[in-house]
Amino acid sequence: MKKKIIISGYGKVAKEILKLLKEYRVLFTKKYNIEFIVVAVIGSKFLLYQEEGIDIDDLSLYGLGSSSLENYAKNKRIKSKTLNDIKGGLLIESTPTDINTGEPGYSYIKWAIKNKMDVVSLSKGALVKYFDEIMEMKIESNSQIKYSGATMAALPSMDVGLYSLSSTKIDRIEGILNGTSNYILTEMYNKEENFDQIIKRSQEEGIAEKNIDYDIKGIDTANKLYILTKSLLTSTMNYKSIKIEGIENISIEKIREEKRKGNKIKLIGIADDEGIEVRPMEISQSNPLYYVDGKEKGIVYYTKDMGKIVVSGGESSPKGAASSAIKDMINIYR
Ligand SMILES: NC(=O)C1=CN([C@@H]2O[C@H](COP(=O)(O)OP(=O)(O)OC[C@H]3O[C@@H](n4cnc5c(N)ncnc54)[C@H](OP(=O)(O)O)[C@@H]3O)[C@@H](O)[C@H]2O)C=CC1
Ligand SMILES: N[C@@H](CC=O)C(=O)O
Repeated sequence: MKKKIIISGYGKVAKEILKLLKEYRVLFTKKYNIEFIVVAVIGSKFLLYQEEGIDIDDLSLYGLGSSSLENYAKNKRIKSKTLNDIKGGLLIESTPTDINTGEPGYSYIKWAIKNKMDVVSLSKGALVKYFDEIMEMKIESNSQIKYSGATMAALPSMDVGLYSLSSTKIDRIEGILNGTSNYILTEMYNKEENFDQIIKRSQEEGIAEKNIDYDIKGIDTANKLYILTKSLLTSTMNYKSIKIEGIENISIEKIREEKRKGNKIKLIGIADDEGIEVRPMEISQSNPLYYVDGKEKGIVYYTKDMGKIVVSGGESSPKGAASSAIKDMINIYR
């Protein structure tokens, strides 16, 4: 089965998606009988469209963003197209996250669903701002939408909650949901390194959000937990009621003091039917999240009938995020 893929946002994650699709092309055909053909990549200033499929090797010679799409197209004498030229397929939404407007992800997702396409979203803005509307739209259109990349990516949080815990009630979710802030806190704990130096490194490694405040001020944690809560819990809470505190005021002295007591400070998100809270917490060795370090993340589901389920690992990285998006694509069509 051939499946046309359209990607919005040609950045770090999108580039890894292309690489992985090429690397695993034969495996996916053999294992799932699915061949993904990337026919369009949409940038903010250029829309690259090739019905026969984009040459991934050639495109990888250029950098990231619209200018790379344009340079590739120039070389192949292709003109920029519009969304109206694209018919059918699956949209991978990987533009920057903006929770104030939900854009540009919201417009791309709406366009795809209206055109009866399926969607895999890595960006979180549209899901945070328009979750109910998007879910209604996809039912009307009979489209499928998956968003592992927006909910801890390489760490399987949605899949565990949605499939493995489908028969029980999830009473509470607790987790370390943001790799960048966990990396910062871990480096401060282990090396007593300066906050800004670690931030710089996480940006260079491509795991930080475009707006670093999202990582360090707890917003990315709140976003992921909100999307998980809307998907897995029965609460009807709204985003504005989330209490959010970040790690920007955590000092080396405070970390040292907790270390002496045998504790670690972690940025924890907690969700239950009462609401969501995000804040740095001192946790002891009896808490499974104590052992989640570096760029890794962890989630604990407290369920009514299956007890406590802990999932950890899946460190934040553009490649891990790319792989989680491809997993969603496979799980839609297998
Ligand atoms: N990096 C990571 O490890 C992870 C990221 N995510 C999420 O995935 C998304 C993408 O992340 P990442 O690849 O790191 O981000 P980048 O900033 O590297 O890439 C985003 C790209 O989107 C393009 N873009 C901006 N505005 C528009 C627009 N209006 N239309 C089309 N394209 C646009 C930009 O290029 P140009 O403007 O030149 O076209 C840019 O290159 C984010 O929402 C992030 O939250 C999720 C999990 C992990
Ligand atoms: N900035 C995020 C990346 C994915 O959502 C993180 O650090 O976990």
